[in-house]
Amino acid sequence: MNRVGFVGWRGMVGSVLMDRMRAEGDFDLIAEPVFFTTSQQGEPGPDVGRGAQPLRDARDLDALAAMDAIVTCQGGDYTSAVFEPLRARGWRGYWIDAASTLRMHSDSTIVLDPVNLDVIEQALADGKRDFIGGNCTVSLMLMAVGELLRRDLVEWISAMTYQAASGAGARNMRELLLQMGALRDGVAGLLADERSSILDIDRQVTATMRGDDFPDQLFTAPLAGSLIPWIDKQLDNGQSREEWKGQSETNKILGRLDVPVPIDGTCVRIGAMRCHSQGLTIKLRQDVPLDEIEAMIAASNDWVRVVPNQRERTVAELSPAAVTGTLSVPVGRLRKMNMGPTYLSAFTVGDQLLWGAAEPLRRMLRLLLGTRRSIDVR
Ligand SMILES: NC(=O)C1=CN([C@@H]2O[C@H](COP(=O)(O)OP(=O)(O)OC[C@H]3O[C@@H](n4cnc5c(N)ncnc54)[C@H](OP(=O)(O)O)[C@@H]3O)[C@@H](O)[C@H]2O)C=CC1
Ligand SMILES: N[C@@H](CC(=O)OP(=O)(O)O)C(=O)O
Repeated sequence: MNRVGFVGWRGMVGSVLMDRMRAEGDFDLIAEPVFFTTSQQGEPGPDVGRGAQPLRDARDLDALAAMDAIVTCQGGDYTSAVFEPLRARGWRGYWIDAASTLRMHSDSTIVLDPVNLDVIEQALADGKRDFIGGNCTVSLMLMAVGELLRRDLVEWISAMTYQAASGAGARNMRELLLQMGALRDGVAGLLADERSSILDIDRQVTATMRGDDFPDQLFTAPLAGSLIPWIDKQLDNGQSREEWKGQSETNKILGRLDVPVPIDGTCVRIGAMRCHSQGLTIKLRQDVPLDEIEAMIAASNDWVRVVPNQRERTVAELSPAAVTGTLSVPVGRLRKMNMGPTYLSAFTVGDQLLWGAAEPLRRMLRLLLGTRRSIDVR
């Protein structure tokens, strides 16, 4: 018998998780899936093959404590409000969470099983019960080049990111499209006239972007036709919090916080919908031949795909437009740099709602359901 509670299942990350769980038949393995809400108690929940049940209150600790595992995509505020009180009353179930709140806690494990199944299995053997999804940019980088880190071939990495609007939330994705529409609408007449001056068009686009009624309430700056080189909070050392996660989460995922590999760079929001891209400069410890590097990466998991460093293949296969909505993590532009044979350049793209958020959680739950370790913890 196992009861799994789902919180945040109708949000953006949660919906992607539900789709993937349905596609993989995961609900067939759960004796009793229970759906919670913070706002719609009593309304019918989703039908995952056993009829819709009324939604339960996600703040009802008694109801939560009856679960063997809880999967939450509800966000950090919810985790902060509920997790400690639930544990404080002795609940010993598995907590699987998309939010960043608990990632760096000593008791928690950041899950990305194609890269750190050994770390996850050790944590399970040690009786750990808090399994947290990693930051999307970090998880996608590790799906692409984690094997080089696992083999201890890397001295440091500089990651310059190009992050999609979805990372800021569903409403921000809508705002990006509103911005795109406003820019286009502002020059509709000029665009229709093939003889109009491109500089007149550009002047009008700039005026629209800088206008008081440009829809940038959420991003607080134009994103369409522009970019924003800051993601998440400001830290005292000059990094953004998103940049800080690069080194801290990567090394925790790999289980090497004692001798961390330095990782840093600038995280930038761009006008893509849901794929994060990153340009990586990887300083290798030794001169590993490029064909060996490509072979190691290609064999490291079932989703990474090495794109040959050729113009046509790169343009066709290594972009948010090509990757969005898929589990594929292409990595290309692999070449040694002018700085020397230990400097490797790479570019990678991944869907930040799939491998960046929902998929590692789904697979962690599946791991628990698949093992006969007995998920029944009450
Ligand atoms: N966005 C991302 O890229 C990533 C997000 N995360 C984590 O996941 C958390 C959730 O993110 P995200 O999925 O973007 O959050 P959403 O804002 O899409 O959803 C969060 C909750 O909002 C409530 N809600 C209110 N109105 C609606 C509506 N109209 N449609 C759907 N849900 C609604 C739902 O809770 P209820 O049913 O209780 O009302 C829902 O579970 C984040 O806080 C973050 O911690 C992690 C990695 C990436
Ligand atoms: N910060 C990420 C999205 C996210 O939710 O990250 P985290 O799970 O680390 O808070 C972005 O903006 O692209």
